[in-house]
Amino acid sequence: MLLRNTAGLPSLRKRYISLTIFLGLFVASLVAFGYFQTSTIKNAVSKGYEGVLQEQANLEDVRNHLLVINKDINLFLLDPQNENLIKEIDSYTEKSLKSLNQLVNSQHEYHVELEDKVNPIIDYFEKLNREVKRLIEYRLDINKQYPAMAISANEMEGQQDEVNSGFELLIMEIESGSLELKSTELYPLLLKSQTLWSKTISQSRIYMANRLASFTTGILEQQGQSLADMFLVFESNIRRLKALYSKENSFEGTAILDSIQKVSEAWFVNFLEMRVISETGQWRADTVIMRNSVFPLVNEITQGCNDVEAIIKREKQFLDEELSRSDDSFKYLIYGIIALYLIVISSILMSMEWSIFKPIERVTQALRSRAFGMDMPKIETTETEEIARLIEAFVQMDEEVTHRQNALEHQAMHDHLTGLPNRFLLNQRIEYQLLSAERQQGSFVLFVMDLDFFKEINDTLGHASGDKLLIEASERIHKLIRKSDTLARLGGDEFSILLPDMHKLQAGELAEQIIEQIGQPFELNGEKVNVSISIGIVSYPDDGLNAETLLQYADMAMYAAKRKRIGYSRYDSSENIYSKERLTLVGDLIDALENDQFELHYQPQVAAENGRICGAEALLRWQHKEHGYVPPDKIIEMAERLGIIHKLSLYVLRKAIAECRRWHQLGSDVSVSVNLSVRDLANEQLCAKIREYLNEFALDYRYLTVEITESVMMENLALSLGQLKKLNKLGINISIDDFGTGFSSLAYLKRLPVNELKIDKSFIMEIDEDENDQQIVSSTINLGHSLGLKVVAEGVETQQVMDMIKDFGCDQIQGYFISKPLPAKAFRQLLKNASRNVS
Ligand SMILES: Nc1nc2c(ncn2[C@@H]2O[C@@H]3COP(=O)(O)O[C@H]4[C@@H](O)[C@H](n5cnc6c(=O)[nH]c(N)nc65)O[C@@H]4COP(=O)(O)O[C@H]3[C@H]2O)c(=O)[nH]1
Repeated sequence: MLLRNTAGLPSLRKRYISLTIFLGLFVASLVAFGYFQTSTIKNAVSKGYEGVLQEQANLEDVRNHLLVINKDINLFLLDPQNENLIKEIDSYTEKSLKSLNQLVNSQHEYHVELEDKVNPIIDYFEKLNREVKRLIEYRLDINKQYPAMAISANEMEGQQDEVNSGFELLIMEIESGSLELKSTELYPLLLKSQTLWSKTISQSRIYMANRLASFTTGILEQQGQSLADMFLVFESNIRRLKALYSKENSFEGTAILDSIQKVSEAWFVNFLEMRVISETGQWRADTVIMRNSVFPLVNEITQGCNDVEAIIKREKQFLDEELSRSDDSFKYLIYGIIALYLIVISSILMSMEWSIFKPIERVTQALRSRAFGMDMPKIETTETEEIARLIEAFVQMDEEVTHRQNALEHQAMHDHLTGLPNRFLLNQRIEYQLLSAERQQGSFVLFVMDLDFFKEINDTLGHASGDKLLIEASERIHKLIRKSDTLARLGGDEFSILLPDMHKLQAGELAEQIIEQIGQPFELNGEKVNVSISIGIVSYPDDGLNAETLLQYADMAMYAAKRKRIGYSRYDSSENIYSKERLTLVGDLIDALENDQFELHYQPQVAAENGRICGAEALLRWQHKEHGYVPPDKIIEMAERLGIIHKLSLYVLRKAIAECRRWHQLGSDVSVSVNLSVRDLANEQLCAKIREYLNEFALDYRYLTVEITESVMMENLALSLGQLKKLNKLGINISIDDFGTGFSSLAYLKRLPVNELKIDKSFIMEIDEDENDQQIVSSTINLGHSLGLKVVAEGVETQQVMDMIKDFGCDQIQGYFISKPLPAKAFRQLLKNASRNVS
């Protein structure tokens, strides 16, 4: 039994609800915290991203603007008159400065050290702006643009002219004859010097032209050097001329030469300066500005932009890292939650293992033991209230189920009315006996029994009386059997007894005892009722080797006993409708009917008052070529089963009517009785056919009597009644055959259209020895007469019986004492003899 301990046990459900709430809150707060943190960081990072993107855009603008400015400066150098370029440079410079100022003022959280890098760029841009303005100014002013040319134009041109004028004055003085030359060398030298000066000037112009034509500095240097050489020669010529003029009486010759020397030397200095400008890359001012200012500034700005870009990239990288850090944090938080969840789940599982699964496993094992029919082992539990309650419920259920199972098993195996084993249990016991008998080479006997006319008792006295009869009958039988025997109720009024270790031959004694005991009157509903029983007996192994066959054969034997009214009958394989012999009979029966192989024997009936033959019962005879005589009731049974009973009965009717007509032709006023099966009453053509035969053989209706067995008629009353009424209406006599074996009540008899009662021979044959039969027969005769019926006694075998029957007032007598059934010819002879005796 279960040991229960619920004191102070916490509820498992409450425990898990609390744990679930706690866990739920904890996990929810963790997730909320993680989500809040991550989203804050993500917001900031996304703002940072926006700022960084704006910075990138600004920087890109600056770069693009710088490219445009650079391009415009170059275009301007080629096309200085294009004012649009200047405007565009101004505009883009302004835009760049604006973008740069935006960069400086960028306020986002991740903005770092950008200011330090952007401010110099702004300075560079402002410087660049100034330099560009200067460039424009120089480019638009030719003198500033080309300084060498300015020297040439502004200084050297005048000096050249001055020198030329000097020479012209000196030559003119000589050629005008104002000066009488002492030296012959002077004038040619003067002319030569003038020419040399001209050449030098030309050379300087070629130099300038070459410079303008952008000749390489190598050529310029050669030309410059050549001009310098020429000027040295010129200088030496001037010095020689001065020496020569010092000896001449020239008015201004020496002074002019001094001037020429001085101006030419100044010219040469200018030339040298021009050379320096031309050959040292200072030829164009714009180039200088570009090289010295613009390009460096553009480079500085480009470099500055690169630096800024690097910072922005760093900012972006920082933001990426920040974002990834926040993602990582959230990821770790989720990992943490999962880990926590796993820990909690494992804890719950372990807890459930301890508090639920193990106790349930113990309960399961206990139930399994129970399922295998073992006792429920002790289940101790200290775990939880629910488990304790569960186990308690299981124990209760087990008790309930066991109780119900026992009841159901008993119900399933026993008959509820008598308490006897039922067919199912009987079958089990037969199976057991079969095994046991087979093992021990033993034998056993099986009875199948049926109370005769139980249905009628039930219908007449009511079901309560029927039940009482069944209970009492079963008790009477039970007292006669051994403890080892099994008395079972198969259903209705059918019983069976299994008799282990018994042979068929020994069983007769028990059957007789049962018949005798059941034959004792039963007290039902205040009335004494006589009941009989029919018993079929089979034995193992003689009659069958399995339960089904044995029961089936016992049943057949029982019906044979009932049919023959012999109380009990041992199974006879020749009566088995399914035996081989029986099957050949069935085939031959059909042939016999087709080929008119049946015969009718006629048993005379004599009038009790004078002993004259007044009728005869037609009885079917069939002599089988192999099996010999086949009893009529067996033929009828086979014909019924084969469905040819209608045909056979009409065959008998026609033959009997024809024979009766012959009797009449012989002068005997004798009627004929024909037995009809109950199934014939269902033949709709019966009346028409009888009428047809009677007409055919011109026999009056009153000479035909149809006999219908009482028990069969009673069992099928509804069916019988209509047909009997029709026959009766025709004027045909109707006789209740085997009267007394059925259970006709007076009330029924009144309703039936019958003319005759034929008392069954079982009451007649031993009437001289059995007072009971005497009483039955005498009261039946009285009853018949009181209903206006003719009463016939059959089975009269002796003189004593004959006398007794006559005394009781019976109308007609039939029996071996008068005559056995005779072939038609013999019967005719009997009739002839009888009429002869009378006459
Ligand atoms: N021990 C003894 N027996 C006597 C005596 N007097 C007559 N019997 C026998 O009792 C039976 C009387 O016929 P049942 O009661 O109608 O009983 C008949 C009847 O129910 C049935 N039967 C016979 N012929 C026909 C038939 O053509 N049609 C139908 N449906 N049934 C028939 O077969 C049953 C048996 O017929 P049977 O063997 O011919 O047996 C006949 C007859 O031979 C006697 O003094 N002592």
